[in-house]
Amino acid sequence: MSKPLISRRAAALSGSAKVPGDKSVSHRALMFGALAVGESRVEGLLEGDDVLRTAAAMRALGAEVERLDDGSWRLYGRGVGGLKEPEEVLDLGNSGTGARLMMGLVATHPFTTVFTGDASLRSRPMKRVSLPLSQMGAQFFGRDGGRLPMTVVGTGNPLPITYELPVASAQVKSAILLAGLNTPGQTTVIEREATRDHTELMLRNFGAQVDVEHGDQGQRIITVTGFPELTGRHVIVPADPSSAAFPAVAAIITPGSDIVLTGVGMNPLRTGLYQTLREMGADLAFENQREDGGEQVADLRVRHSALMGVDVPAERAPSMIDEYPILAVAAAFATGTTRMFGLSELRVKESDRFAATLRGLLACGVQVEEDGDTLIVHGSGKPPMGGATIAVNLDHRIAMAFLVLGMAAAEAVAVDDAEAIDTSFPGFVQLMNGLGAKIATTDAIV
Ligand SMILES: O=C(O)C1=C[C@@H](OP(=O)(O)O)[C@@H](O)[C@H](O)C1
Ligand SMILES: C=C(OP(=O)(O)O)C(=O)O
Repeated sequence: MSKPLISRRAAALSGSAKVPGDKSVSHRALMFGALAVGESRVEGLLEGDDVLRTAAAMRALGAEVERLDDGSWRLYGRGVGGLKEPEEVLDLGNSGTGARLMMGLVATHPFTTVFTGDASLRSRPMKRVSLPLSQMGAQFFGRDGGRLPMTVVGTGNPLPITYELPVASAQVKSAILLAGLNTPGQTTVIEREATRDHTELMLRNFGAQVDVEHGDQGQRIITVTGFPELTGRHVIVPADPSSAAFPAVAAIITPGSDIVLTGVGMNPLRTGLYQTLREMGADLAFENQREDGGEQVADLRVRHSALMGVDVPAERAPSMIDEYPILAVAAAFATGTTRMFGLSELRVKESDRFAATLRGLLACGVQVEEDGDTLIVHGSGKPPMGGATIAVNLDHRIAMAFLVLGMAAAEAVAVDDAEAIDTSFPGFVQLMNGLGAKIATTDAIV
């Protein structure tokens, strides 16, 4: 059963809200807790479908994982190298992060794991992880040259590798580093462009040796030393900056708005969208900046603002890779042209986000162009027409981006199936409506 939603023009947004916990940090907290000796506690875990599937998978791999009455999560891990063969197929749902990081985890355990996922995940490329992990000794048997369902036969005699990432991907980096935990010696990943470093930060916090050096061309050279003793930790998950992006842009484009989003993670490798919005002229303030559980956080005050088109350089893409659909929506309300360079990775997300963003904006009356991996949005300075129904194709970020567009477009915007929003942002509709949005269920096709 699909779940269509419609977003009608809203009046000024106001109030304060906390978006759910960071998805990247939540996956890692569960995985590292499952590898650590002793008890880990996780506060603020994202209870979205992607992360709940990681929790179930950690149980299937032998860890004790439990939600306590106060909403925190408690884990008792198995120790590095101590995971057990799962008796059932691991179904990671819609989650690329879950699937790819877990392939790294099991690659250096001497047992067999079968992975699957929903239609979106089954279409996504896995060779980017199976290739380096095969070099470490694991075997991969996937459909159609490397897609799920996929069987991973882990190795009991792993070899450490040094691997230069061919694409900027924190998932690939993390998969290799996690495989390196149960591998003798030193496993090294070299990245030309820095990607989110939650794995490095949190692994260190759990007791692993993770060294980061910089190469002469600015590369990051990350080395993990095998067989660390990881011990249980208390993790506080910050609010997800990728989720905060939706109410933030909603406030920027909706006249008269003034909202605060509390406790948002401000890891500098995640904040490219906010830098870009500021360059466009958005009134954004980072208030009450502090450190919470090892990650930087701030309260984000966002007011309605007139935006100007800008160029967004390719180098910035890793720090805002999930935010391009919502940035493109902001650009549709700007005056002038916004050019977003280096978006090839958008084509292999939950859906082809490059195509979905382009098609959706065109359907809403926005002038938009494609030039190779560059997406070009021409803003007229006036609200776009809207008045379209957007096909979500199991992509939460496409659903949320176009519902935000509907809040300030001339006519309402609908999405054909909003179910996928629960993968990363459970409670999205309630939170947005609490700030003043008018998002409702509908049968109507706009
Ligand atoms: O490591 C992570 O937690 C993530 C990395 C990114 O994917 P890539 O590694 O494919 O760029 C991002 O798109 C995803 O939402 C989460
Ligand atoms: C790309 C995303 O997630 P994943 O790769 O984990 O499915 C996302 O959340 O936008």
